[in-house]
Amino acid sequence: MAMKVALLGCGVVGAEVVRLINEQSAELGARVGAPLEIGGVAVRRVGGTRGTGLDPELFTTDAMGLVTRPDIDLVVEVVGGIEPARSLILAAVKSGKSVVTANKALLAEDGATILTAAREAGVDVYYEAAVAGAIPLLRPLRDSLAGDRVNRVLGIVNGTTNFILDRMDAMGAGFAESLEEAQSLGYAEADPTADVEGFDAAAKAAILARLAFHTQQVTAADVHREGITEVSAGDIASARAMGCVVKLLAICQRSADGDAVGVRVHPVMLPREHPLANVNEAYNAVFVEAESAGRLMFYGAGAGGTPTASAVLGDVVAVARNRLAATSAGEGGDDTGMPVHPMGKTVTRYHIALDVADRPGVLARVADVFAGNGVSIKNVRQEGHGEDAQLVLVSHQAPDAALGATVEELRGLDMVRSVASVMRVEAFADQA
Ligand SMILES: NC(=O)c1ccc[n+]([C@@H]2O[C@H](COP(=O)([O-])OP(=O)(O)OC[C@H]3O[C@@H](n4cnc5c(N)ncnc54)[C@H](O)[C@@H]3O)[C@@H](O)[C@H]2O)c1
Ligand SMILES: N[C@@H](CCO)C(=O)O
Ligand code: NA
Repeated sequence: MAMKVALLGCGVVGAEVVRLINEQSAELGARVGAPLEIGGVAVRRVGGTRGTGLDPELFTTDAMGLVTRPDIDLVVEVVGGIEPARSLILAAVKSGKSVVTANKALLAEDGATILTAAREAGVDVYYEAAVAGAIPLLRPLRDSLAGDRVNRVLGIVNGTTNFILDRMDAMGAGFAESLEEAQSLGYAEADPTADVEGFDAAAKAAILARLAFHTQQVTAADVHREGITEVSAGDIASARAMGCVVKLLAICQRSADGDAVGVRVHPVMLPREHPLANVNEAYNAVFVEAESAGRLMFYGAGAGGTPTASAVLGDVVAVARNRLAATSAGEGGDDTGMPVHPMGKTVTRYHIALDVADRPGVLARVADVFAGNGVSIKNVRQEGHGEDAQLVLVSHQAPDAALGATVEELRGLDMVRSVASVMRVEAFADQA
């Protein structure tokens, strides 16, 4: 008996899913153990076959009718957004179908509801394509690392922002022109705010935190988020002077007492010897630090129709196999309830460049402000002199709230003409 797949959405990713199923149908059938067949495609408007070569009769605007049709075994959701995707996935699950989705926004906002419904119905919801596109990452975190204790996940999970920062660093390009280039190459969202303000990366960070730390308590709204719109050529130059590169990272980190997870997205200065510093253009990479496995890195294409469809099809084969074996992953049943650690208490490290008046006592006064906030200075250097002097300080690790308060107090000093650059610095976990 064939496994019948219902496809919801036939856009960039959906059209590639159809093409790959058509092209590889014999191999996919052999891998699943039963032929894989497209039973229907839900679209917004019928008419034509969108170049898929499918029978026009397979297209319908009745997505709800399609997902609940008795002959459908698996549903692939590549519509995106919260509604109607959520209602369609829940209806599919409640009628006993397994689901594959690429929908990071939905999984980040309401993953717990969806996974609970899937467990109750004894079906699967797989979503490898939702984070870092083609890169096998979520199932390795969920399955291969199930025997380990993850301490930290650092990821470049948005291709558009990585492309922009890389262009600014490598070619001295400006922000606006780099964004335009990313848009013309098709990496950016239609409204690039989701990329450059970090919303896309924050959704992915929430999903990563849930899987890596076995907690259903993290949603996109819990993620501390700063985008890259404030990153200046001065920041990039400051990073370069320190042997660093600026990257937008999604960071999920176990708190010092081990009882909570901090989840954040913001630009960081990263030493050029860190493997993530060499992830250029629109590539994605996720660096995992686990107790027994040590350091792992997952690298590849994070976006694009064909790479994303590869991840979708991998999930289709996996859920189809489970279905034939009358089993399911039961994901999310391991909820430890681990809460999100507030950003202010998260331990970070700052790089601060101050335009100052070059006269006796300035450094002492600046050092006083650090000391008064309980922040220790790792190193300090002066660039230029006279009216053009700049003090560049790097702190030791401290609670983020104390570092933020230090910057605010420095801003108020009359010998500080301006705060030229403030950015958090990340390194390997054991390099405080
Ligand atoms: N494109 C990528 O590189 C990429 C990478 C990773 C994940 N994703 C995710 O994959 C999903 C799809 O992305 P995409 O790039 O293919 O988007 P897209 O906009 O190209 O395709 C979505 C399609 O769904 C259709 N649609 C909208 N509402 C519908 C409805 N109610 N019923 C049926 N069809 C409907 C739209 O007309 C459109 O053709 C999103 O969740 C996205 O976040 C995309
Ligand atoms: N706009 C996203 C697409 C993939 O999720 C990016 O730039 O990574
Ligand atoms: Na992936």
